[in-house]
Order: sequence, then structure tokens, then C-alpha cells
Amino acid sequence: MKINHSDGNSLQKRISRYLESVYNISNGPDQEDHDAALSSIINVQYVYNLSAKDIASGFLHEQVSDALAQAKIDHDKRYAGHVYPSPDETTELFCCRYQGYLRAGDVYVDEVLSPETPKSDGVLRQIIERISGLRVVESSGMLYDLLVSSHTAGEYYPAHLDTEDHTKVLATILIYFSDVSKGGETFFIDANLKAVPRKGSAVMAYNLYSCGERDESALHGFCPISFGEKWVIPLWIKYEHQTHLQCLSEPFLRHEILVNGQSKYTHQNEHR
Ligand SMILES: O=C(O)CCC(=O)C(=O)O
Ligand SMILES: [Fe+2]
Repeated sequence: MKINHSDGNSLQKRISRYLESVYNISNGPDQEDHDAALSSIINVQYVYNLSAKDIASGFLHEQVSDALAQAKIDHDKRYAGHVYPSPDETTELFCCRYQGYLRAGDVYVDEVLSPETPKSDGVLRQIIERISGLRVVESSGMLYDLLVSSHTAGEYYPAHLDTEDHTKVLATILIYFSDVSKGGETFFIDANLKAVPRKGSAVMAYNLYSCGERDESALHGFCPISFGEKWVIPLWIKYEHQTHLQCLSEPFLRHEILVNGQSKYTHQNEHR
């Protein structure tokens, strides 16, 4: 049965339109597709019961995030990326992930902070300065490719480790520079934490133990975006140069996840 677009609420209409555009179905989606999509969204909202207090705003100055949003100019250059296998039938309707990556190549922190280098422009510099303020990155430290990624409704990223291909990514910092109307929260399974993307906020997680071994508890991903767009700068900090973080007496010391540079626990307590 084809859905009548003149009926129903706008959520239903948007889901139908989304399904039609993704699957290019000329005579659908039918009621069954639609119901599955709707229950998928409800399940997502239920399972990932969001907590706004898990993330605070103000990581970056407003003008910085606005400048980054200029990257939206390249929005149309987005290309189709990987299509992940769906965990079950219901979420099959939302199994696509497309990425628009603007690449700037690897970045040396000290290069960016040096006034002599061309990379030392205002926005990048402010980001790096802010990150250095978290005392995670040595000034000589290096980040992998500087990227800007964008995602639209229906896209998600299944649980993964950023060290899956055995790269030594010490820490991942995600800087959000758009609000997402609904969905798109970054989840950390072991920490039982979901970060709601808020323009100008950031979340940071270590991927390695103090000794440099992979920490499987860093498993994370992001929930399907129900509505809106998600704009993120993922920063991957290389392990090399970061020896100041090694704790030889406790090699398997587990670092916690920081939201907006703060401990989740102190952050929550502050709001109690
Ligand atoms: O954007 C997010 O919320 C997570 C992205 C991520 O995990 C990644 O790019 O490795
Ligand atoms: Fe990741």
C-alpha cells in the first residue's frame, strides 16, 4: 500500500520522502517500510535516552564555529562513502553512511601554533590552542589528517574503535559545529555516555591505555540522525610524541572520557 503524503503528520511525510530518495522507489515506500522506519526512530530515541547534561556548550568561540560552518560551501561535493551492513531488518532502513570529508592533511601542532607557517590561520590555531589547553597534546604532537565531516538524516556510524586498523591513535576529539535537530549522538558503550552534538562543543576519548596498548572500552559510534545535519571535526591525536601521558607504574591505566574537557563524573555532580 502506497502512503498518501497528504495525510499523516510531518514526521511520517519526512520519513517517506527520505525512504523514497534513498531507495529511489517509484511506487513506495509501502506501509510496512514506513512502520519499520518509524519504529526504528522510536527505538533509537528510547534506547539512546538522551541526557543533555552530558555535554556542555562553549568549547569554541562562536565565531570559530561559524567560520567552520563556512565549510558547508563544500557540502555539495559530498560523495557516497561506505554502506555498512545493517544489524537487523528494522535498522536496514537507516544503514547508509555518507561522508563529505574536507581534507587538510596531517597537522603538526607546533606548526600551526608557529606564526611563520601558512597553516597558522585563525580558526585552526584557535582549535589547536583550545585542544592544547586540555593538556592532552604535547606541543610537538601530531594530529592525523584534519577533516571536516558532514552527515545527514538517516546516517549513522556503528560501534567501532578508531584503533581498529592498529593505528596508534592516542585520543579522539570530536568537535561539533552544528546542532542536530534530532539524533546523531556520539555514544560510548562502556562509559554509558552519549554526547549530544551541540554547536561549539566537544567530546574527547582516549583509545589507548597509558602504555599504548589498545583500550577496547573506547568502543563508540553515533546514533542515526533523525532530522537535521551533523557537522563534526574529528581530531585523531597520534600516540607518538605523547610520552608525557605514559604511566609506567600503571601501564593499563584506563583514561576516562572527557566531555567538553571535563570529567563526566564531576560534570554530572555539578548539576546535581
Ligand atoms: O561524529 C561522531 O559522532 C563520531 C565519529 C567517529 O567516531 C569517527 O569518525 O571515528
Ligand atoms: Fe570513531
